[in-house]
This record gives sequence, C-alpha cells and structure tokens, in this order.
Amino acid sequence: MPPISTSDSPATAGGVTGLFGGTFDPVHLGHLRLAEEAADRLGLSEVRWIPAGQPTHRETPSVNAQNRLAMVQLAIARNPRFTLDATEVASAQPSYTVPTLRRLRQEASGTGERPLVLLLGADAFAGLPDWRDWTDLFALAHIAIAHRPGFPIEPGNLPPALAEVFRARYRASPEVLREAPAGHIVSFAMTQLDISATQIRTLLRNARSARYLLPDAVIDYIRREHLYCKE
Ligand SMILES: Nc1ncnc2c1ncn2[C@@H]1O[C@H](COP(=O)(O)OP(=O)(O)OP(=O)(O)O)[C@@H](O)[C@H]1O
Ligand SMILES: O=C(O)c1ccc[n+]([C@@H]2O[C@H](COP(=O)([O-])O)[C@@H](O)[C@H]2O)c1
Repeated sequence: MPPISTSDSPATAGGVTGLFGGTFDPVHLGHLRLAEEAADRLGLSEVRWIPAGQPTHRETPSVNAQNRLAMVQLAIARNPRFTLDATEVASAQPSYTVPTLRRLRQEASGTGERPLVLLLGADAFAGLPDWRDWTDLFALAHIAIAHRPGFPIEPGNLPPALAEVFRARYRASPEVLREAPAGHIVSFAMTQLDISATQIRTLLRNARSARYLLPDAVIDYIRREHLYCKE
C-alpha cells in the first residue's frame, strides 16, 4: 500500500510535486493514465492523490468518502510515484482546493519554494471560475491541464475571466514548472480515454460489466462492499 499522508507528513523533498484531486466515485483508468502521463511528461517526482471528502460543487457522491479513499488506495498501490493524501477525507469541512493548497504550501516550506502542480482534466479547468477564491490558486501552485475527449483547451471555449488568465499564464513548455514555485498554466496530451465515473456508475447500477474501465482490485472491492448497486 502507498503511504497515506496526513497534515503532519511533509511532502517529499526535492522535485516537482503533482497534486491530483477528485471525487473518484469511483477511481478509473482515465484518472490513472492522467496521473501517470502527467508524471512522465511533466517530470513529476510524486503525484499526490487527494480524494475530496465533501465535494461542494456537485451532487453528494454515490459512495461515502472512506470507500472512495479505499478504492484510490487500491488503485495506486503498486505505483511508487503515487501517494495518497487523506486530509480532505478526514476533515469535517467541505473540500475546497485553495485551503488544501495553502496547507501543502506550508508543508513544502521546509524544502524551499518547491513547485507544486495542480493536475486538472480539461472539463474541470473550464469550471475554475466557479471555485471558491479561484484567483488565489495561481500564487499557490501551477496548473497542468490534461486533454479530455470533448473538451478542447482553447481560450474561445473558456469563460471570459478564465480565458484572460489563460492567455496571460499559459506556457507551451513544461520546463517553466521548474522555474517558479507557482503561477504558470501548461497543458499535456494524454491517451484519450473516454471513461467517466458517471458511465461506470450507470453500468454497475444496471448490473452490466465495468471490467477494463477500472482496476480489477477496485472492481473486487466494489463487489465485496456491495457499492453502486440498484437501490
Ligand atoms: N477520462 C478522463 N480523461 C482525462 N481527465 C479525466 C478523465 N476522467 C476524469 N478526469 C479528470 O480527473 C479529475 C477528477 O475527476 P472525477 O473524479 O470527477 O471523475 P469523472 O470521471 O469526471 O467523474 P464524474 O463522471 O462523476 O463527474 C478531474 O480533473 C477530471 O477532469
Ligand atoms: O475549491 C473549490 O471551490 C472546488 C470546486 C470544484 C472542484 N474542486 C476540486 O476539483 C477537483 C476535481 O473535482 P471533480 O468534481 O471533477 O471531482 C477536486 O479536487 C475538487 O475538490 C474544488
């Protein structure tokens, strides 16, 4: 099992750290390829997975936070670059990203101004102006956007306030991530996998196979715990 970080476990010293938050209801191969390809293409020494305890911007997840955390733990268990951050799940507060980044920035302060990179799918990036205190994000971390089928990354497709920020902060080369601790936006191509947790929940509710869309260990867990069954 990978190490689980809590607020008192400092991030790995040195390198560039990727931060990957999500509802993960459930975690699937689209998430795993995003994190793996981000690590390769952006040269990340670690990708820290941060399941949201109480997501604020969507319906209540189908499965509770402990089960979603357990599924992520199983999914990333054999990858030495992946770590799990249980802090949002352990918190009684709603899961907002800016306070999480402030905490991680403080943890990283012992290792100097280390670059932190928030990893987002293109759909999540387009929704940024709805996030709480979203303009504060850029003082705390870089953002790396993963291409996702159906969500082209172009200023013309973004809300105006975000398009302006995108034009000012976007850089073509991921090398800029090492040159500053925060503030740049980059994008990276990833294997296009049109997989969503919504699709998987629908398959499982209808007693259809979700095999090869998510890791076997996660499917086994879902079966054992009777998750995503028809009510
Ligand atoms: N297939 C995919 N390709 C690229 N990015 C993805 C993919 N699936 C999810 N992501 C990204 O992973 C992050 C976490 O996503 P989330 O847990 O909401 O998964 P989801 O499949 O989009 O879920 P749901 O269908 O419940 O909305 C977001 O940044 C999202 O954009
Ligand atoms: O901070 C916010 O206001 C905020 C609003 C929407 C989404 N987020 C974060 O964005 C990440 C992806 O969200 P989602 O809904 O695609 O799973 C996850 O870590 C959420 O906590 C954060």
